[in-house]
Amino acid sequence: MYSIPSLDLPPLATAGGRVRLPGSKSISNRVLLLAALSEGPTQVDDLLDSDDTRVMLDALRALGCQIDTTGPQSVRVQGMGGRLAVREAALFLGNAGTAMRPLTAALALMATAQGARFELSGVPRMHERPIGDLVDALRQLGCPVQCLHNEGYPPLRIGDGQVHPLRLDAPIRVRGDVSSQFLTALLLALPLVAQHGDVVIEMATELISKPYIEITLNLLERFGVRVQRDGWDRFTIARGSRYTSPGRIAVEADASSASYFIALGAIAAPTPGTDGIAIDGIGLSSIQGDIRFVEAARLMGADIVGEDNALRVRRGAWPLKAIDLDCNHIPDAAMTLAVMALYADGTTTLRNIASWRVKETDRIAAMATECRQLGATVEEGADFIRITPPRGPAAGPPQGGTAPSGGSEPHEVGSVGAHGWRQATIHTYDDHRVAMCFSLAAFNPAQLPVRIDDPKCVGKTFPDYFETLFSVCRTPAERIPVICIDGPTASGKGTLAAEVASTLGYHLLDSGALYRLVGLAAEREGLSTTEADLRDPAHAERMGELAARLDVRFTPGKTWLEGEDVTEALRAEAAGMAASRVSAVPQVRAALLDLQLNFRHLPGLVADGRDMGTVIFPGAPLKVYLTASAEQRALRRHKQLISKGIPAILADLLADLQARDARDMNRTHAPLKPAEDAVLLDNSHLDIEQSVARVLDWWHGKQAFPVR
Ligand SMILES: Nc1ncnc2c1ncn2[C@@H]1O[C@H](COP(=O)(O)OP(=O)(O)O)[C@@H](O)[C@H]1O
Ligand SMILES: Nc1ccn([C@@H]2O[C@H](COP(=O)(O)OP(=O)(O)O)[C@@H](O)[C@H]2O)c(=O)n1
Repeated sequence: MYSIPSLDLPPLATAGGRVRLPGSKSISNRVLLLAALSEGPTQVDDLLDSDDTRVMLDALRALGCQIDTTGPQSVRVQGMGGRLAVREAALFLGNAGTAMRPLTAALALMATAQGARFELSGVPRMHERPIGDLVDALRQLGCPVQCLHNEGYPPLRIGDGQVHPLRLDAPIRVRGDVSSQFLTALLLALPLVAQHGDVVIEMATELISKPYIEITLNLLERFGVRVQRDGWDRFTIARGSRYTSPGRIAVEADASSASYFIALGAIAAPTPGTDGIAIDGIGLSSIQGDIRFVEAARLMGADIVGEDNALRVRRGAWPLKAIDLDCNHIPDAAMTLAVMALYADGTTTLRNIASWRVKETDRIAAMATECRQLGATVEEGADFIRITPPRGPAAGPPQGGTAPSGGSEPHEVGSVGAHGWRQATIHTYDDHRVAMCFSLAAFNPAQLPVRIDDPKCVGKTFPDYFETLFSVCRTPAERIPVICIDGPTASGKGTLAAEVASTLGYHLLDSGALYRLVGLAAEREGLSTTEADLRDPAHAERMGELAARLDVRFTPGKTWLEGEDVTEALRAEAAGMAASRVSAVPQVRAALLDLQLNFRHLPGLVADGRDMGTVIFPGAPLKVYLTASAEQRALRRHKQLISKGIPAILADLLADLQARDARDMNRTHAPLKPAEDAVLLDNSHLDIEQSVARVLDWWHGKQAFPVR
């Protein structure tokens, strides 16, 4: 997950490959609650691992439910059979509506019937999301429910510690026009108290988002409770209903999450050698309403082949076709249509989406504002949004090939690219779907990069969204930004590069490690690395061959040579000296070229070494030549070694370092020197934080993202 302030997406060109999506949020949280309410244990597989499911798991555990983790996406829930194990608890439910609503109903009924008291709260936005209709329905039933701040909104106090009779004889009336989760909550909760007679729910108003009710009814059935439905007005839970565990249940991949990859397949030209986007874990037999996004995407031109548990998407009509659609049946996935509309041949209208206004944020306002940032013309109403793409029809598909003005090239702030698109900073309003939707704007025909603020908000439902997106998107290498940090030993390149990379969410290339690896591998094979031997052409040739067949693997924080962890061995001063000698051999440098170029992956790279800016990435948009006085560098290295418990003599370090500088600067091939367009940074009198801030300032100065 990208836990950084903002993530810059380079302009993307093509997409293709297979994705496996995380489990459905709606199913995951319903299944967890049902498993906890059931008799007997339930093994839940393919569970979504996200903020909202964590909130539900924490709440259930706080209520005394035993839940064991049995795998990366699996838990075993020990059902409590509808009996409360804890009579008083304060539960924090973040911004998870799928936890707040059903827990409110289930706990209200149990607290009233069994005598208990709970407090349910969430983040400030949760306290602005209405729950009054559900509270009214629970009060009709005789449950003491108190709104602690504002009437109709969380936080709530549920129950008063006393047992009260429940009034279950008359039909329970609930409104269905604000959120279908109120009905879901009652449907999940009422089987707990249907021992003595049928329990009937009647809709007081038209029900929205009906497909979510279908998920609820489907899952109730999996847990042994069949609800009789009369149209969408009346639901009857039969007397004697009781939850029983199905034993094992697998969660489908999330259909709303699938919408981004369906849209991706429809928008992006296929990467050569691929057949568009294949999505596993969800297909046309899904029980999730958002699977009907497939129909909407087809209307816009997507070519989708569906199987029971998989989808394949290719670009069909291009530009996409503008549509006018009632989206009541796909409230969440419909947001993705708003971004597809940016690539359409006319104006798209999405109707009947009033519920967007009370979701994680006011989604109509958010989508309208951010589409406008990109250059679209947008009209919004109480329950619709109308989007005209930047300067009318988006002419011409985004292709591979070279960007006219290159993603890594700065654009003027506020500049308008081809086709009226603007380089935008997208606000995400702590709303995962806004962040995911607008990532698709990176395919804009103007080939402008897109900045996504607070990308970690995707953690609500899809923590690895951007990693998954990057795994199937391609763009020409020159559009992937590289920041080069070259300089002499112990100037702080490695430290600076790592910090800058982690702030920007970029990959890291420690090119020195590759030369160190060659030195180490040579030593292990008994191949001499003395300067005298390396002058022998046959020996240099052998060293080049060794470098070409280097069996190396990088994992976070570790380097492996032929399967062995050599992280520590590589940092030894002797390894640095050997690296300095072998790195002067042209055959070695040539052998390591492709390996280094292959580090240039989405969304960007920070490369540290001696010749990053001069030889390996000559077109990089930012090159820093980092230096400090030899004395300062020797002191830093001394401190570094001593702190690791490695004995070191300052005078020897200074002499070695000067010898290394001289060799690196005077060798014939790729000598250490600043690139002509490098910026010099002497950090003799700067601490690490100041050096990092300086480089980030230079980097941001090269971008043309508007400050909002
Ligand atoms: N700007 C700085 N000020 C003080 N110490 C620094 C600075 N940059 C790096 N260091 C320290 O100097 C040592 C060498 O830094 P390192 O990043 O390993 O250098 P290089 O990769 O250039 O050889 C480390 O202990 C690091 O913490
Ligand atoms: N791009 C690079 C990186 C390192 N090197 C060589 O590899 C040696 C070790 O590099 P390093 O970056 O790990 O060394 P330190 O600066 O960390 O001491 C350097 O002294 C250079 O001789 C190189 O020639 N080209």
